[in-house]
Amino acid sequence: MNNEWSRLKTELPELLEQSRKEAAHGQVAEYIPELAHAHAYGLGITIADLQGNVIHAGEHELPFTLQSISKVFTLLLALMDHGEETVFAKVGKEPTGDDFNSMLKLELVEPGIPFNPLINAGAIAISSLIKGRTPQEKSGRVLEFFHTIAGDNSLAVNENVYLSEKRTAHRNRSLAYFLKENQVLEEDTDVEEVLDIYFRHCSIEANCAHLAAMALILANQGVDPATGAQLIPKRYVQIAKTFMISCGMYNASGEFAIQAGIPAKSGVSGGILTLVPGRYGIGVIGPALNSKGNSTAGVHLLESLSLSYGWSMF
Ligand SMILES: NC(=O)CC[C@H](N)C(=O)O
Repeated sequence: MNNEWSRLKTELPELLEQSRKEAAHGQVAEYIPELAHAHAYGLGITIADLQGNVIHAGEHELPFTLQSISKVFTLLLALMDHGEETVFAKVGKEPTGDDFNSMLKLELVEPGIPFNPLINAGAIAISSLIKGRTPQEKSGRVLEFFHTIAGDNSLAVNENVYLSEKRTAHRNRSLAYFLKENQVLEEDTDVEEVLDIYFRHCSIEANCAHLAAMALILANQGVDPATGAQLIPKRYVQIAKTFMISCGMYNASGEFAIQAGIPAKSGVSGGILTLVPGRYGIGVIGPALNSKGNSTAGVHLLESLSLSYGWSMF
């Protein structure tokens, strides 16, 4: 066991308790009614290394839905289904500087494709690219991909969150219809079907250990460290990690890149999936969010870890 790992083991609980206080500056997301029940002061973390060691602290067993974290993996699946040319005809490669659910630039900037695959509009466009003969088969393929990447076939959609989101997603619906108007969604696309795929993958329930396992595959260039199997082509992992740095923490990605300097993706349930390239996969949950939609305590914890262990890539 190396020095850093044993130091982490000792220091993690204390660092976590210091960061937990930051939850007081945040609020649990309520715009998806079912998310409002989350435990605002909960904070948990799992760190996994390439040798199969795992460290946990706090409420790491809290279940939560992946929300925007899932977008990294639907992007990867769409890339594996179609290749770069088709995917990047539908979504751009640039951060927006706007909120994750903004419609602003879709109308303002030609050619009217979403700026990147990690904002809602971009992820909805990506949902339309998932292969399958029926909507069920498409959602089934997405779930199977999560089973493989997380190494757990019991991952499933939280039906209450899914229905809650489906009932209240007026803005996502308008984004999707706008995308059809702009021909990002093809002429014969059933918009509700595409949205259903999107709502379902956002509602997949997981915990910190799942995020850490998924992140570890990205940290290891797409290779499952346990089996040596190349689960995702290296080039696509590189693309996903670059988007995580530039757009993964919404319009606070620049700040997080300066403070922590590691690829990360957050979701409105308060989860953050992050990694130290070539070393660790990390999952964090802390449901209270700041105004940008990122976990206040989670961001604080990752920034302090990165600072004290020198994890920044920059
Ligand atoms: N930022 C997020 O996690 C957004 C995902 C959420 N399902 C939504 O569509 O609004």
